Amino acid sequence: MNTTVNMTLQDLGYNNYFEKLRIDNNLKDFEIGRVISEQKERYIVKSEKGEFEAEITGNLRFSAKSRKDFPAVGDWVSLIYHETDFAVINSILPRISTLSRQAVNKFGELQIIASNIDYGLIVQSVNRDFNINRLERYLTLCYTSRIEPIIVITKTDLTDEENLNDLLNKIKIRVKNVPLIPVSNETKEGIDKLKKLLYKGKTYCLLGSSGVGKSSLINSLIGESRMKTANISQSIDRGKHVTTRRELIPMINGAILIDNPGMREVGITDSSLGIESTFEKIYDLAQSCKFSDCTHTSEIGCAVQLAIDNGQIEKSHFENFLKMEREKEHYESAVAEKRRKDKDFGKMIKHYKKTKKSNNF
Ligand SMILES: Nc1nc2c(ncn2[C@@H]2O[C@H](COP(=O)(O)OP(=O)(O)OP(=O)(O)O)[C@@H](O)[C@H]2O)c(=O)[nH]1
Ligand SMILES: [Zn+2]
Repeated sequence: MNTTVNMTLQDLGYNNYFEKLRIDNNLKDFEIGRVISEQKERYIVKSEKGEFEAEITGNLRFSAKSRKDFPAVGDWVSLIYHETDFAVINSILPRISTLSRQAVNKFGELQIIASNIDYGLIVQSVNRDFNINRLERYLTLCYTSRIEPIIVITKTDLTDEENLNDLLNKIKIRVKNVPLIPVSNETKEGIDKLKKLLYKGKTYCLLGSSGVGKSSLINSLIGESRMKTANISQSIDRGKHVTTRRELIPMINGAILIDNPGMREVGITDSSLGIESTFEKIYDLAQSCKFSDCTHTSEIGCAVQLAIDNGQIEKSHFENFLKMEREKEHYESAVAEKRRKDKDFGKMIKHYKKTKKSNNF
């Protein structure tokens, strides 16, 4: 057990909502902790008593139907303490949001990368990485995951004011109702504005391609808690040292950041749903199309095409919408196919058992 950093559950993001879940799920007699890192089914859980290495109960493992039934970083779990530095995870509280991706080599099956995230900082830099289509993909991923997006544009020191305003306007035309914060990790310009969006007890994650400045941004945002983070003593894995890094990082204002390797690899190919929120304008317009099954490509009386023609929406916005819709359909049919196969397999097993019985093997 680690006593160097004493945090309350609230410091870790716990609130009345989760407390109610705990009571509703008959977990009053258990300790509660939050998973702060995961590596091959070994977890580090933090509770008011410190940090614990943890494993899941056999029961939890046997009842798990897929990857998503295993704990993920960010999960609130009920615990039984076994030794001073070891605990067993008894159950997972229902998640308020999940960031998932396609499980490796298992098309149609999801793997949860992190859970219970409130805000997603979508990071793009002013230079090479800047790409509005990609930005819309990350937005879609956030909406799908029930994570509230905040757009952060980094490296503003590498451009001039005119270019920056140009770029910000491009975003504003296509993206509505999402905070948009330009920052520089070099000059620290804009960082204070971003800090104002860090709320106590809320959990954040960073989304963005490699090299856009996510690590630098973390350094800009952990402030004084940086020392504390670095000082967390290594936990001891029943005799051997584990050097698992903590993936739940305290930031300034009492906000919490989840930054795990899996998240950094979240391909933007994974966003499948949530398109409605990102492309709300198109959905709204589509209500006025002459045909209810309008594909907005060549039909007469298409309100979407009309809006493109008169400049009300950008053609590139619409094209991105079509592309993401196609991906969504592709993904959904893969999931349906997997379900059908699983069902067939189930039937086969059932049939086999039945024949076995009737034949008295
Ligand atoms: N000029 C300038 N350079 C920056 C800024 N932010 C980050 N950089 C530089 O950009 C490079 C990449 O930054 P990182 O913070 O490592 O990027 P990252 O997104 O964490 O990258 P991954 O770890 O690969 O995901 C580094 O050389 C940083 O020094 C900025 O605001 N201005
Ligand atoms: Zn139409």
